[in-house]
Amino acid sequence: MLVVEKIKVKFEDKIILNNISFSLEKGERLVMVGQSGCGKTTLLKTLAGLLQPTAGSLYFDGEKVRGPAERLVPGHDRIKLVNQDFELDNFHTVTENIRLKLLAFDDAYKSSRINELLKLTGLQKYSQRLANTLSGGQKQRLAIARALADEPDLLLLDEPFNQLDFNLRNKIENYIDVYLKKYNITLILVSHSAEETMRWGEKVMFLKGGKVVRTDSPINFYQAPTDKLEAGFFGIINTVYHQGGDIHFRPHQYALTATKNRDIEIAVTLEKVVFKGWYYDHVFKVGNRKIYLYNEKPLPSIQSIFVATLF
Ligand SMILES: Nc1ncnc2c1ncn2[C@@H]1O[C@H](COP(=O)(O)OP(=O)(O)OP(=O)(O)O)[C@@H](O)[C@H]1O
Repeated sequence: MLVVEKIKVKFEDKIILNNISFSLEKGERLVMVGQSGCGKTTLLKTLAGLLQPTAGSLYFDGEKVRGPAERLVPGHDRIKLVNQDFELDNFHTVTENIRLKLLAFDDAYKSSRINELLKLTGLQKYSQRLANTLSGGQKQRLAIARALADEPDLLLLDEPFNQLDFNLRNKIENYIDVYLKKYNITLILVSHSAEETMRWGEKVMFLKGGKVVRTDSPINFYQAPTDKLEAGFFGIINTVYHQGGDIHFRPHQYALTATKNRDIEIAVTLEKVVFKGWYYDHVFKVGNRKIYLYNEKPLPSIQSIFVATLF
């Protein structure tokens, strides 16, 4: 349904995206991750037809997606991007901002859809406010409402929930989840959060320096990272020095007695214990480094742990 072939983007002779190729079936979900500046937003804008690739092609349902140099009005009718600038109609009210995306529908549908989206995003009481008077989080919610009103076939979300509090975020995420499934909408989401990536990513694409270095499931990334960068993205990683090299393990990957003969014993000194809800986070010193160990209850006084190396 979406086919990306050797996309290259250059800004002032600097290669930002280098030979990006992948494809997605209708209804699939992909999360793009990678360090700041690796090209995620540039790729989303290119996929939305808002940025002209220097080389390569994009096809959506068998048709070529034309970039801004090939279209009078940049963009694509069935591909919608919620980016970090929100791109609202600043001098229109919240309601008008949503209504402008519903022009093709009759008045009864428009009203009920506007009410549904205002309720979902908790913006009812701001419905008559001008968009440029909203807070950052309110603007983000309005941008999401507009993208959903547009009824896209491919939804592109650039860190869409990063300004929302836990409850609202949960509610909006659940709604989008059901909505996408109901209409079999394809999703590409850019995220900096491991939790969000695991929540949304059937497939996760890791970008480094404008290249795709790995596409895999979240569980494979978590359990079998190829390096510290990948490991660190998906959660805390402990690193300790052992017999001439570094070994890595996650905060729950330890035992108080050796469980396998390849387990490595590490001497630890407790620094502090932090209550984190359903678990306790223990900070230990190992040489001049700190490590973190999770346990449901505070750990008894220990001087050593046993670990197996993660990669
Ligand atoms: N219009 C532009 N002109 C020149 N360089 C640009 C332009 N837009 C982006 N860049 C550069 O391209 C690189 C990739 O930027 P991009 O915004 O795609 O990264 P990102 O992975 O989304 O980063 P972040 O996670 O910080 O949002 C960066 O080095 C950025 O400075």
